[in-house]
Amino acid sequence: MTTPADPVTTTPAPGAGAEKKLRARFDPQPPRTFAARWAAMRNIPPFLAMVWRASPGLTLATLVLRLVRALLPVTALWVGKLIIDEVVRLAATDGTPATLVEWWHAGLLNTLAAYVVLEFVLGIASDLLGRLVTLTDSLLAEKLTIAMSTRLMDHAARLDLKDFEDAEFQDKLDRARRQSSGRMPLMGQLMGQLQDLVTVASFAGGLVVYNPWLVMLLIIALIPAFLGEAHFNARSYTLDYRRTPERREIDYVRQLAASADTAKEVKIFDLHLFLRDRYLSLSRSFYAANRAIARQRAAWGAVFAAVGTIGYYTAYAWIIGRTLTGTLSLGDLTFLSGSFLRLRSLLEGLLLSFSSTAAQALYLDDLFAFFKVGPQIVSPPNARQVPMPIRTGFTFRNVGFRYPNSDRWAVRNLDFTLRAGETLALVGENGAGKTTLVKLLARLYDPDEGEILLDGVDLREYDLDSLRASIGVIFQDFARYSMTAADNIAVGRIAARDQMPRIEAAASRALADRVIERLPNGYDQMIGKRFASGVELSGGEWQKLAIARAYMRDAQVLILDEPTAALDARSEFEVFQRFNELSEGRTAILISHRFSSVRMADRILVLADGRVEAEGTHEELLAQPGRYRELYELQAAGYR
Ligand SMILES: Nc1ncnc2c1ncn2[C@@H]1O[C@H](COP(=O)(O)OP(=O)(O)OP(=O)(O)O)[C@@H](O)[C@H]1O
Repeated sequence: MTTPADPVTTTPAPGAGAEKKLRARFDPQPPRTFAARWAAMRNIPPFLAMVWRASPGLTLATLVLRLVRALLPVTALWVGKLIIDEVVRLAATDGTPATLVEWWHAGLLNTLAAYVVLEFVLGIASDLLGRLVTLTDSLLAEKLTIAMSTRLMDHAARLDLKDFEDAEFQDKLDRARRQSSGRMPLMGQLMGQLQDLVTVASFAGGLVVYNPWLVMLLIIALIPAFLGEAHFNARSYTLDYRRTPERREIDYVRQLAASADTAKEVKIFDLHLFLRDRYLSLSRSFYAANRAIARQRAAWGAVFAAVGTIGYYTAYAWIIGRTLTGTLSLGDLTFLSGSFLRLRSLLEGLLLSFSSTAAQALYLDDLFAFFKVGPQIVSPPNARQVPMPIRTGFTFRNVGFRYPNSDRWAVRNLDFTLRAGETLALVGENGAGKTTLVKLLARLYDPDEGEILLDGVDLREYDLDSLRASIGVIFQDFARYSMTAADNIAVGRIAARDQMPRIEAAASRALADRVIERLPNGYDQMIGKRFASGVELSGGEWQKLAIARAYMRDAQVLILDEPTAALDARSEFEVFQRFNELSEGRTAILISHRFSSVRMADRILVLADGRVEAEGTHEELLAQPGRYRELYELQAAGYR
């Protein structure tokens, strides 16, 4: 079959709305209004629920410990007041003995001694509780990090490949990833706030008994500082949010400049200074923006702190006046001024930490927003299982697909059948759409136009897990896992990780056994240079391991998407010959630029500009003028 190879069109696809939807799912706008920023506090209850789920026991322990600890300061201060009043009373008593020993024997010191012992016990208890709180908090934080990270990994695994190729999604993922480990201070902060609130209530209760206005004065004096902090926190967040793409670029450039993967090219091309300059220019603009906010925050912070100090000294003057006029005792003076001082710093800390909590809650928005993004490629309800064996095969009917955020059709008007049991080779120049076709077949993407049928039924009606289990694909950009040789093969069917004979058989089919024989620790050898004792492989050796993954699977449909490019001519020939033998009776696709391999297939599709330009056997295609013959002759000429 031949179709005219007209240029790929740039007309908008009917699926263009999908892109808009995709953007809407990611909502790249930070919350703008003050109210919207505070609305982020709604994230606190689900966050606390996550803390609770991470470890109910530790959460309960830290809450109880903090509650007890919260009441200690006011108790200690009150006991201090009692001690002073008792000392003043004793000092003013007439006819007391001359020495302390006589005081003691006369029983005059009993009350005072009891107070002092109590104060001592309270001091020890506070210290002990403080340490216990630190311990439970740190254990809880670790449990929470583990719980959040696994949830993040689980969720990411459910999402579509399309999502991972979208820059905005990557920003969101980046922010979410940072949140999963970066929000630990929030937990301690929330618990601390709860504790401080109880302490504040206890101090305020004491003060209210003497004069309610004292507490009001304090609160009013602290409000400007609170609003100021809230404002600057929100500005920092907005800056951070808007700059996620740049921050990712900074991270990327920093990694490029100092990573094992790129070290070779950085040296050969002398990229160091280029990367360093790029890093510096990006981080300088960050620094300038952060400095502007930090300076304003410091200046306004000083003004607001002064307001708070004025409030404090006004109240202090009142207390001193009342003591001089005799309305308050010396013990009262100590208790009130102590309460006042503590209350001021507590309230100040609390209000500031409330505003920082609101800021952190904004960051949580990112985490929860990420969790809300759902996959679009899913199994339908009552999904069908893939037939065993597949009877007729896969039929592409007028299939068109564009990658997200791209105007170009990667494939369009794609019409062909992959018959059950045949080996089909795909050939075509770079960018012709070969890999895209395979991704559509494995439902890594759904077509924007047309449909793909499996045994006459739309692929979307099948159970996704059953479909993926039926297909074994090795892509040209297969992953290189820094794991053992055995695990690098076992990833093809991770459930069979413990079945060594199966791993060895897969290795031998892919010619990987010869690679593994030469490794110092054989199948247990750590591969890659990332970890100690790792051994690096050549490009072709890596490919043999990757191909073995396909044989681990025992899938009905086998697809090799050019993973042999780095193999030497003999290895590639052997690999494909084995592939041909092993795919006997199975449905298989192989993509290669080498005609010596391609010619082994039962049928060959020639792709150009995202559509099928010609199809036939090697001999049939050579017999007619066209791209296949042209490419074949170009390659053959190269060998003459
Ligand atoms: N993830 C992607 N996002 C956007 N566009 C893509 C993506 N992958 C491929 N494309 C585009 O889709 C078109 C088809 O690419 P595809 O990878 O299917 O080609 P191919 O025939 O496999 O090429 P090659 O021989 O170089 O492997 C190309 O124009 C490419 O630029």
